[in-house]
Amino acid sequence: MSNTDFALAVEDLTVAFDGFKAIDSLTLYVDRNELRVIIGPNGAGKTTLLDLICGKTKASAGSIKFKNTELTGMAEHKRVRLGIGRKFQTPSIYENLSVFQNLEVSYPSGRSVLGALAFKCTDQVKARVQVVAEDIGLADRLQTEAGLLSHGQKQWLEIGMLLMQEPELLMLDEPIAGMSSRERELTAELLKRISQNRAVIVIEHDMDFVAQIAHKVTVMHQGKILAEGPMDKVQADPKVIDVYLGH
Ligand SMILES: Nc1ncnc2c1ncn2[C@@H]1O[C@H](COP(=O)(O)OP(=O)(O)OP(=O)(O)O)[C@@H](O)[C@H]1O
Repeated sequence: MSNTDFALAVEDLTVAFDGFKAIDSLTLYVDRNELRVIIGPNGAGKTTLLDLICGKTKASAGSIKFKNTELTGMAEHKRVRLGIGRKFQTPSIYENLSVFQNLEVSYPSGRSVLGALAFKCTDQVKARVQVVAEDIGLADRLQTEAGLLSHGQKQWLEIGMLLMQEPELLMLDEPIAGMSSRERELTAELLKRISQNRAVIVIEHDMDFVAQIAHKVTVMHQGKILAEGPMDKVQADPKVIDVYLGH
């Protein structure tokens, strides 16, 4: 039985590639307004799990419900429209456009008739760009060409482009890779801020960063969940130390 209060309910999810189960009967629930971090050794299935949730990969069996709507079998763009945003490791911003323009083009126009009408209301778009730019710490860079931003700022801009669509579930794969320590601190603050009104799932290897941001940690191993709970409990779990943290 699913609990309909969860933002995301994944139940008995399995995907097999040529008989190899990269995700193996996995069950996971994420609350609304929760920041969940997924950790685990290379090949544990973390990225594949996010691929299944966003629709990049098709499940072999099991269920993925978002706000109680079944996602398996639904096309990727429809999942985006339902409110699922996914950020990959390499930023896919428009380098030749300004920060403002990057955010502006990300304003959802086709989500609904109302959305299409709203697109014509440029004041509304501008207001949304301003809110998001402040959220991602780029409000004083709106006219800067995106290609001139630092690596960290590019990552934040891409998060901002996703935020323009007001996703209710945002998934990020190793968001601090390649960032300076100051950029990491700012990213931790950003993620904490944006998880106040949406569910956020982050895949991360940096344990200090995980400890800073996670409400709850899920440890994956061989396509299954090895442990789940608050960071201190997970870190002290001998099974987790054995397969991941001890290495
Ligand atoms: N499209 C695919 N075809 C075949 N095998 C795949 C495919 N995608 C993933 N796999 C396999 O599934 C397993 C899980 O991979 P996945 O990338 O999800 O792990 P991960 O936990 O994200 O690892 P990392 O921390 O290295 O990113 C790996 O053994 C991988 O080789």
